[in-house]
Amino acid sequence: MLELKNVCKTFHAGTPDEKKALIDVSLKIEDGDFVSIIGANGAGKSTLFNAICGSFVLDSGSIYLGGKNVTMVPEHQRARQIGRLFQDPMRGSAPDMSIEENLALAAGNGGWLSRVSAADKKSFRDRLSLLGMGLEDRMRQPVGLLSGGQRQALTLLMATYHVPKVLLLDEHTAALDPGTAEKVLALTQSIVEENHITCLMITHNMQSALDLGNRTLMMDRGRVIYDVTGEERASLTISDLTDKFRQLSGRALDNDRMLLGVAE
Ligand SMILES: Nc1ncnc2c1ncn2[C@@H]1O[C@H](COP(=O)(O)OP(=O)(O)OP(=O)(O)O)[C@@H](O)[C@H]1O
Repeated sequence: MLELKNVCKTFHAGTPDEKKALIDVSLKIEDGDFVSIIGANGAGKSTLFNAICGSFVLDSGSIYLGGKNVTMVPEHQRARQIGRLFQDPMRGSAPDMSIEENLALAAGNGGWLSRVSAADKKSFRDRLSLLGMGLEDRMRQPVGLLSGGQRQALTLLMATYHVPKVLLLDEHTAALDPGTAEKVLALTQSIVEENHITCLMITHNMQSALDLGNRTLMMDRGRVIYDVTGEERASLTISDLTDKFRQLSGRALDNDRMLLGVAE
């Protein structure tokens, strides 16, 4: 479904600020894979997502989506096939538009309710009720009135309204309180599994990284240093992950939020 071949990206090349953000990254993500991604601060995790979305031109390497080489396809065209959620719940939906207008945007009706069929409206209501947040009874309210968790759940629904070729979750629960984060993660898991969505999720929560999905990648200094699936992954603990990091990178893990998560 998604393949990266020898992808390299250096920011500010040839200057004192030079930063090699992705170094020869090759990855093959199968259809229906749910991959969690962890790593040190500045490891290149968000840059990996930006590369997949086409936010910049690669220095070298290529990216295939659904078997098609999209390396030179501009970001706005790739966006139709890629769903993305960010840490900030305020991104991804339009605050001044109502819940149903936002869903009309996601459905491809340009946000125009006059273009939304009765069947689509019923589908909006049905999908909202699956979130278990009562949003199906607030469809005419502006999205700006929703809480962070409600807004992130709505954004998840919008990003998956038409099943994307790949769903990219960039620490999408990190700004939520622990209870809400758990709820949004559970929703994520059910939506991804029910729709058989190919998904990559960056998280600083090592337990979530192990609990969700079928594969975990660990990144450090622009490289994927550990890629684990199957029985080996099933038997891993958080402490195994921090040990692995030390062993493979030659230093201690420096992701403050990941370490805080361990201490909690
Ligand atoms: N547009 C950019 N211009 C210059 N440098 C950048 C740019 N984007 C990322 N970088 C640098 O590339 C490196 C990787 O950044 P990235 O945001 O991908 O890390 P990350 O793994 O997501 O980190 P974190 O967990 O801290 O969010 C960092 O050193 C960052 O400062």
